[in-house]
Amino acid sequence: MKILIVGTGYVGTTTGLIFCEMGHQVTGLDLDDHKLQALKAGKLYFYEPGLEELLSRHVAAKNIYFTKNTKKAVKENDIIFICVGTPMETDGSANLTYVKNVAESIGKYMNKSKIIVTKSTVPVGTAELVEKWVSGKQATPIRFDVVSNPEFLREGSALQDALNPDRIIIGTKSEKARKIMKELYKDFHCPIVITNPKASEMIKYAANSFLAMKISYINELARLCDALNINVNEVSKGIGLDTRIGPQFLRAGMGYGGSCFPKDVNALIQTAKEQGKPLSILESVVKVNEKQPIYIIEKIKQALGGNLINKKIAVLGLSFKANTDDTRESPSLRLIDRLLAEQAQVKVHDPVVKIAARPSLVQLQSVEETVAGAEALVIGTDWDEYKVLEWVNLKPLMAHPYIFDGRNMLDKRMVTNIGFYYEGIANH
Ligand SMILES: NC(=O)C1=CN([C@@H]2O[C@H](COP(=O)(O)OP(=O)(O)OC[C@H]3O[C@@H](n4cnc5c(N)ncnc54)[C@H](O)[C@@H]3O)[C@@H](O)[C@H]2O)C=CC1
Ligand SMILES: O=C(O)[C@H]1O[C@H](OP(=O)(O)OP(=O)(O)OC[C@H]2O[C@@H](n3ccc(=O)[nH]c3=O)[C@H](O)[C@@H]2O)[C@H](O)[C@@H](O)[C@@H]1O
Repeated sequence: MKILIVGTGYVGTTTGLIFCEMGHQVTGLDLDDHKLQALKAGKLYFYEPGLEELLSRHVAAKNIYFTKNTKKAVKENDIIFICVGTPMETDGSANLTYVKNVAESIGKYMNKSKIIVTKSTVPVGTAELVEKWVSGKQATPIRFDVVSNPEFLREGSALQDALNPDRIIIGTKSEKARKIMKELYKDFHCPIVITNPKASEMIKYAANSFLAMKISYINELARLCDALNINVNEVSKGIGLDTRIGPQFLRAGMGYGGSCFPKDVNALIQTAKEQGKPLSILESVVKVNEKQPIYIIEKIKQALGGNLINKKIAVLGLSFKANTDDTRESPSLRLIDRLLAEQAQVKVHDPVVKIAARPSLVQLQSVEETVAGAEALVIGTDWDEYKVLEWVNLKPLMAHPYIFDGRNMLDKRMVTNIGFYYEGIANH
């Protein structure tokens, strides 16, 4: 089957390569010359473990080719996956401009029957809008079928997640599209849920919001555990062993970030408001999340005598989590903004992310340079390499041996034995 992927970001590139692996011919369409130039050369323009090897192999074998020619790409392909961004509007709702542009282009250029699949995360009712946008641009009516097929991969483990999904959701009203989609996913060994487009769109938001809820729950509980001198990691372990609860997404930290949880939780809250059915649980999830970086700032202030004016703070890690260079809605960046607002002098390090210097903010190449002279060190991202640092050699470089572990990733006993003062998020 000839597959067109529209939007070659994290989702589009990964999806396209997965279909190459399944033996299909794939076209990747994007409008961004910089991204296309890299992808055509078999180079990934973002950091995602394992993906570049697959990309270079399939580019070399001509199983995938990249283009910005929308007209030709639409005409030549049978199944079109929409994988463009759906960023957050100021009111929290999802911006569908990119999806609409793609749908209208498909309508304008389609010359024969197509299956149009939305992989982007889109609000309930978007499949109906896509139908309207496509048919609104058709010069003569040509049959097409719309499918909602949300994606559940995580950045940092995109390939593994996309190759081994827990489930595949297919939402369509069309019998023909249902058959084609099932055929397309026939080599996947996971349950396939066939439903209508609205339920499919809701499943995606409900899943992300539920995971965000688990994180905010454990983070708020961690504050109580801190007050009661309880190790929240032990609580997570203890409750996570109950199969009804499960162990995942119960790591307390600086709150959830990334390009999806903050955006998707807010979009669902907005949908609920529009329907007059507010989701008060999710509203609390957002409030708890916003407070979490401030919680660690308060701990630093307390240790450093009440304020951060001209205090030298080192922050290790900038991405929203380990194994990605994505800094969208990164809790670490939120923490840094707050440190700067409180007039601290901040030095930062990250293994892959580069950020521009600002007054009172400088990025350094090595951890040693970053922590030199620091009065406190914050772990902002849980990169594995920070776990195995020679902490014993770092301590003498610092002005005060204070560690604030925003990710509860360090071995508390190990660093305190070296002589560090250590505070995590209820990591007692
Ligand atoms: N990043 C992730 O881990 C996941 C993202 N999603 C959802 O998937 C969607 C895409 O996310 P990302 O891949 O992160 O987005 P992204 O922002 O990395 O990539 C989107 C791409 O679409 C391109 N684009 C925009 N308009 C276009 C057009 N008219 N024609 C061709 N290309 C166009 C952009 O140039 C960009 O390269 C979003 O709705 C997101 O919520 C879902 C699951 C996981
Ligand atoms: O819709 C999406 O885009 C994707 O959003 C998330 O994936 P992702 O944002 O890549 O990252 P996660 O691993 O889910 O982490 C999100 C945030 O939560 C934080 N987190 C995660 C787990 C945890 O226990 N505690 C915690 O604070 C992470 O550090 C990170 O900031 C979902 O896990 C994916 O299933 C989904 O497809």
